[in-house]
Amino acid sequence: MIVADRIEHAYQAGDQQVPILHGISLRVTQGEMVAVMGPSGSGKSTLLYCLAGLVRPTGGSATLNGQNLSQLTDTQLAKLRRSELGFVFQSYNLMPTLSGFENVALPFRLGRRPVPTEKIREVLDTVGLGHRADALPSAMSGGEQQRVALARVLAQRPPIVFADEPTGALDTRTGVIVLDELVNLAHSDGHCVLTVTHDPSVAARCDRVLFLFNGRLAQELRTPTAEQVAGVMTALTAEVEAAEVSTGSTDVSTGSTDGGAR
Ligand SMILES: Nc1ncnc2c1ncn2[C@@H]1O[C@H](COP(=O)(O)OP(=O)(O)OP(=O)(O)O)[C@@H](O)[C@H]1O
Repeated sequence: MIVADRIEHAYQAGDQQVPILHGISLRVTQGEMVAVMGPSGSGKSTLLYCLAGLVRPTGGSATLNGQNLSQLTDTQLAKLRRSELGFVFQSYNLMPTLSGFENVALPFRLGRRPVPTEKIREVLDTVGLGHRADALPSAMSGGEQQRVALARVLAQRPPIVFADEPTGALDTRTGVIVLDELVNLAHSDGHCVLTVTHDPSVAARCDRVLFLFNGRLAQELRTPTAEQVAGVMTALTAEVEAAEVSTGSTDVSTGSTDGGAR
């Protein structure tokens, strides 16, 4: 459902191009929940934004449900985002003039589908926002806004969900419930979830974990335990620290437990 083919991305800083992603290829198939992990600054969010069509990569291509994003116009991309994708990003804007409830209802209205009022109230309760359903995003914390985005995904059940720290703003109990819902969604026919996380216990609920290091896929774990995930993260973080104190290159790749990420 998600195919990345040698994605490159560089940010423009003044008249300099700063390369961030270096030829990332991966594949997420339907029924999968996949985590992306890596040290801070390794390019996780940038990768997610490129794959989700929110940033146009400077090289390579992303294909979602058979549609090559580089061949879509901005209008076609917006339509794809609206109909087939879900986002759980803290910085992904909600409509400022609509309440929490209305933001969750919006994709249904835009798709000219009946608004499932009861279902929306139920998912707002699930994410602990039942009492804030009528508040505007401007009156909510960043975490509460992210919960509205979560509720929207759980109500709409889009085929492809991109999430960035989906449980980061939740208390432990709500986090477990929401994670159960996301895993359940990912494991349904015709769905998948790709999530960035720093939390080994979230990664351990995923089918695979892809580790980024300096903008490259460094390692992959299948059906990982939290301990295995924490072990790889500790090793990658140590590499970053070692590179910071040395004057040499920080471009170090580690091996893979099963032949590397695709
Ligand atoms: N708009 C931008 N312009 C210039 N550089 C950027 C921009 N966005 C991100 N970067 C840089 O790109 C690199 C990768 O950033 P990114 O947010 O993708 O990393 P990350 O792995 O998600 O980090 P974190 O775990 O800290 O959120 C960082 O060095 C960051 O400073």
